[in-house]
Amino acid sequence: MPETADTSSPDCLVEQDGHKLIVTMNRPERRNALSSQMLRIMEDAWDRVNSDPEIRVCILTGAGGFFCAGMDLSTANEKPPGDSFESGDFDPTILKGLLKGFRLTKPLIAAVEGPAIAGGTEILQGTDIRVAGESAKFGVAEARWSLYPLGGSAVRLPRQIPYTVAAELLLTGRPILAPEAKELGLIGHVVPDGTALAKAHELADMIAANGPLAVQAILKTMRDSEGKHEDDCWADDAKVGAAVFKSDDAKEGPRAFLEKRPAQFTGK
Ligand SMILES: C[C@H](/C=C/C(=O)SCCNC(=O)CCNC(=O)[C@H](O)C(C)(C)COP(=O)(O)OP(=O)(O)OC[C@H]1O[C@@H](n2cnc3c(N)ncnc32)[C@H](O)[C@@H]1OP(=O)(O)O)[C@H]1CC[C@H]2[C@@H]3CCC4=CC(=O)CC[C@]4(C)[C@H]3CC[C@]12C
Repeated sequence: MPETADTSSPDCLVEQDGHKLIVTMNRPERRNALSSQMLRIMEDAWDRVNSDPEIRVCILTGAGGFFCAGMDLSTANEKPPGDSFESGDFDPTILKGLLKGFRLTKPLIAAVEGPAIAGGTEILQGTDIRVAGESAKFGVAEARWSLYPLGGSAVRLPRQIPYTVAAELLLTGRPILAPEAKELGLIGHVVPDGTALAKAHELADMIAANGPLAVQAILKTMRDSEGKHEDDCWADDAKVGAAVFKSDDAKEGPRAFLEKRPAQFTGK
């Protein structure tokens, strides 16, 4: 993948704002098409989210009014990814940046403007809460170019939206606009163009103000119980819940309510 030569403008920007980490895909001239530099920076950002207790929530967005146009097709034309599979050079750890085979332990909110095509819609499926401007465009276009959605969509999309619609989107590569994506439940909010990031911050602030142990425990149970029978989930649910109830924060929450003041959670 070509890297941006100007190191003062990396392919992905990472900034912390209080308890929030904001990750911005940053190749607007290529509609934020993925580069290996971008994917490696994202990988580091995900590790930072999971390991830094100060970070309670993360936002993924794109620069310039675009989310992500997927794999860089100009690079793929010059150096077909298939060659690296054949030569054995393929390094599957690159897929961690796309949140494939790796999940954050803190909530991740997608703020989408413009195109989120192929790899763009693939990474979206690794996020928890999704906000989009009304003209945002989604799609899993890989089959149109005789490529495979290696970002995980053949597995994830049928689990996240109705089977027949997932099959249609994956097999036709047909793009959909934000209102249809909301109707399908692929995204949760459609907002006026240009305001997706502001809405994502609003939701992130609400999450960051909550008890971090409770938030992370809820997310853990949501993830761990995916696809399991309910009866096989209650033992872990009880264990994870008990750990939250035993925390100092679980005493601070009710106390703050009674004292009519905002809670001061410490994550302990
Ligand atoms: C499998 C995983 C994902 C695959 C894919 O994503 S396939 C890519 C599919 N993408 C598309 O189909 C989108 C194409 N673009 C469009 O449809 C439109 O451009 C748009 C709707 C996005 C925007 O339309 P617009 O009218 O606003 O703007 P335009 O005028 O069209 O565009 C403006 C400007 O931007 C350029 N542009 C747009 N999109 C792209 C693009 N995708 N690539 C390059 N350039 C783009 C356009 O040309 C214009 O430029 P201009 O100069 O002005 O003409 C893969 C995801 C990651 C892969 C791994 C990556 C790392 C690896 C490296 C290896 O060596 C081995 C393999 C691998 C691990 C690799 C494996 C596969 C992935 C996991």
